[in-house]
Amino acid sequence: MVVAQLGVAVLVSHGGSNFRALHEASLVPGAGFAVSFAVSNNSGSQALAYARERGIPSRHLSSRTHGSVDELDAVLLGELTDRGVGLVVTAGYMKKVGPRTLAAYEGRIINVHPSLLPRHGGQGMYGMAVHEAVLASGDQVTGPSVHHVTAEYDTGPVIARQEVPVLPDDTAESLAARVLAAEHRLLPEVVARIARGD
Ligand SMILES: Nc1nc2c(c(=O)[nH]1)N[C@@H](CN(C=O)c1ccc(C(=O)N[C@@H](CCC(=O)O)C(=O)O)cc1)CN2
Ligand SMILES: NCC(=O)N[C@@H]1O[C@H](COP(=O)([O-])[O-])[C@@H](O)[C@H]1O
Repeated sequence: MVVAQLGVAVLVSHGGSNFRALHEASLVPGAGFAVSFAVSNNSGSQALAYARERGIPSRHLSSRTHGSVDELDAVLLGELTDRGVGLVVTAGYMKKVGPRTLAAYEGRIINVHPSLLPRHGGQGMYGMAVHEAVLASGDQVTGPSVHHVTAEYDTGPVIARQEVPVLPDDTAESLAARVLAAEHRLLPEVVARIARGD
């Protein structure tokens, strides 16, 4: 019996290590999902290069390809629906997902954020800024969160979190590396659970 696989689209801006981790997890027999489409707002992103190398359909969609965020939103939604995407994952995607896509994929767009939401989220909270904020706050624990994507940055219901320690000699870079390694475990676990219907 052929079991339908969940088609997953990943939106990425830069390195794409979470995208790679998700793709690798999808190749495990019985994963239940396939990374079927990649979108980046950065034509030079390593994520798009990886997608091309692995034969994953991909597209550069940004303010350079489309004049308005509204048009970008409509084009992205068209691509997702034409490809039968069942779940959208933003992973290191630095732009806001627009209202059309949010409405059509309500409950089916998730994001990985590098802190224990609701702490250290929101506008401006991306990349190293998040880890710098954690260190500045004196938090003894941090870690990634996977949450539903809603209109405002990082305010959607949290699906899962993974705590990692903040060590006394941590720098933002050492903390980022520890959190990123936890993301590479957490995000594929959450997507596999969604694919199973858990
Ligand atoms: N509608 C939504 N879109 C996105 C969400 C979300 O929760 N709702 N999450 C982000 C990912 N993210 C944190 O996990 C995030 C990304 C970027 C920013 C941010 O402040 N961006 C800057 C622009 C940065 C740039 O252009 O490089 C900004 O908007 O001023 C905050 C949080 C993915 N999309
Ligand atoms: N608020 C958004 C944000 O900061 N996202 C973070 O960007 C990094 C992307 O790495 P990757 O491109 O190697 O997956 C990840 O740490 C992700 O949590």
